[in-house]
Amino acid sequence: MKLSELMPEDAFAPEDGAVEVRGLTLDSRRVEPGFLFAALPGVKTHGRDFIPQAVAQGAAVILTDIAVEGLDIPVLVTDEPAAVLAELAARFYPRQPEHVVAVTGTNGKSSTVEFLRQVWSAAGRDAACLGTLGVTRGTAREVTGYTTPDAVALHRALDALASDGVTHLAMEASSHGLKQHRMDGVAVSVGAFTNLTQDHLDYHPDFADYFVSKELLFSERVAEGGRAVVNVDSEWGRRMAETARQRGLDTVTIGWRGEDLSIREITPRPASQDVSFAWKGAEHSLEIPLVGEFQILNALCAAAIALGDGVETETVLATLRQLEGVPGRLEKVGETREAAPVLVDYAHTPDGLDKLLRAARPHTQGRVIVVFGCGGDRDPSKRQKMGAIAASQADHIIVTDDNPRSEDPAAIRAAVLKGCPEAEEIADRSAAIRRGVSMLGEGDCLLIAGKGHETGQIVNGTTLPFDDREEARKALGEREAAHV
Ligand SMILES: CC(=O)N[C@H]1[C@@H](OP(=O)(O)OP(=O)(O)OC[C@H]2O[C@@H](n3ccc(=O)[nH]c3=O)[C@H](O)[C@@H]2O)O[C@H](CO)[C@@H](O)[C@@H]1O[C@H](C)C(=O)N[C@@H](C)C(=O)N[C@H](CCC(=O)O)C(=O)O
Ligand SMILES: Nc1ncnc2c1ncn2[C@@H]1O[C@H](COP(=O)(O)OP(=O)(O)OP(=O)(O)O)[C@@H](O)[C@H]1O
Ligand SMILES: N[C@H](CCC[C@H](N)C(=O)O)C(=O)O
Repeated sequence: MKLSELMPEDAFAPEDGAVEVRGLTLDSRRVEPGFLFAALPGVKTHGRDFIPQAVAQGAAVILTDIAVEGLDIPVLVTDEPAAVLAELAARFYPRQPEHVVAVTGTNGKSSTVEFLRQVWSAAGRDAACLGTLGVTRGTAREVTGYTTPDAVALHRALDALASDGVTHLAMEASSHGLKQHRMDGVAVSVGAFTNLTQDHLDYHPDFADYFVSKELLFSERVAEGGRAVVNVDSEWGRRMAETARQRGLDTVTIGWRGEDLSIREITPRPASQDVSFAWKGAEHSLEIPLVGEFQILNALCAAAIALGDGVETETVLATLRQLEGVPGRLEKVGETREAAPVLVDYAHTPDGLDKLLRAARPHTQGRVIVVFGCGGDRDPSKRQKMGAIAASQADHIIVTDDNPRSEDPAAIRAAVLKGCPEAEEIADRSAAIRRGVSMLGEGDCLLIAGKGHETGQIVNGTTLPFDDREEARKALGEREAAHV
């Protein structure tokens, strides 16, 4: 594409309009001949430090926020280069699924988009979802490594999906993604909100900034005339709904306190839950084959979005009755010969861990045993809180490592243990899981929290292969072999 096709005429010198742009990137390491390199300010450094590398690799245009002298290629300077990059990406990759739903909130985004994909697919829509688990269409999954990919990767993915016939996309909107303009230029027809509790205070200076970043979905990203589906059980949700109403969005409220979708009752059964709710005044009762109240909240959020899209009530209810779980979210990986279950979950926030431990209790006659740790280079103020939550909800705790990244793993565990001084400490996650499995008695339940679907342990910049589900199955196998 020529520069003149990508940008308004006054954004570049007239003689530069004919420059051919062959690709876009914000990472100098990915520059190829003819690419536009967006040198963006970052948390650790500024992309302008890498302009020489980008030029050496053949960059044709630079987009940044401060004038750069001495280059013989066009340099476009703007106060908001990340936002401009996203607009360029939307022009470079012009196709998007016609109906894009974006889900935000601290917890429940991946589950909600996956459930929505299942409902749409059952209704015959060509549907996909995009988020922490990657891009999922049917049974195919492509990993992106982000909850909300960078603007170029995101617009490229949307274009590829639309070109491939996908009409309905449910995507996750992270606070990082919203604040960093990764989603600018996406025509979002529905925004949804699950909940807001503590997370990411390593990146956001305070909780208010975290809230305002999520609020951008409703204040800016959902298109004019679009819809908002908001869980209003928390004060934060009620504020989101207010923002959406002020924008003039068609605002649907859901949850225990929801006006449009009101939950009446959720009753746990051994491997499912009985759920009653009202949608626009009509009462419905059904059994959903998932455990954990939070999974029902996510499933009903997906249901409210689909019902608002015009999917038949019967199709929505029929899908909920056969809903498939999400990888690494309360995923049962096996059980002992005494039928004590082992479940892997992605709880990595205080609220997530609290909800997880509460979810296990009604299904457990004996002890709830939990193995977990906290991530390095992530909100350190979560650690002690998660320890304290485990201490108050679990019967036995094993504190271990979870992606220490650049931090000292022992210091992370020590911070967690401040909240649960009685816990066992086993640094090696594999050994911690084996210990948890070895302890299981009749009626007990083992929860392995924090890594869910992840397939690696990140230590000092290296990702070592590691999968909680495989480790748990191995440990269960060893336990059974020892019984023979
Ligand atoms: C905190 C955060 O959002 N970090 C993202 C951010 O990095 P940064 O601000 O630290 O960038 P930087 O290292 O200072 O570099 C500044 C600029 O120079 C560029 N650069 C850097 C080095 C180089 O050699 N060449 C180069 O061009 C970078 O691409 C960047 O544009 O911009 C980078 C480029 O897009 C991202 O890769 C990086 O994601 C890091 C790896 C990350 O871990 N992000 C996580 C926290 C994240 O984004 N998570 C959210 C939310 C998850 C959730 O809700 O649970 C997600 O949406 O995935
Ligand atoms: N509605 C909810 N309320 C509270 N906790 C939840 C809820 N839904 C999920 N969780 C917890 O959060 C974990 C992650 O769930 P999920 O992946 O759906 O959320 P997410 O917002 O996509 O998080 P991430 O972007 O980090 O993957 C679950 O394994 C569970 O422990
Ligand atoms: N998307 C979250 C996931 C955290 C999962 C946990 N395993 C960790 O590494 O802290 C993050 O990057 O903060």
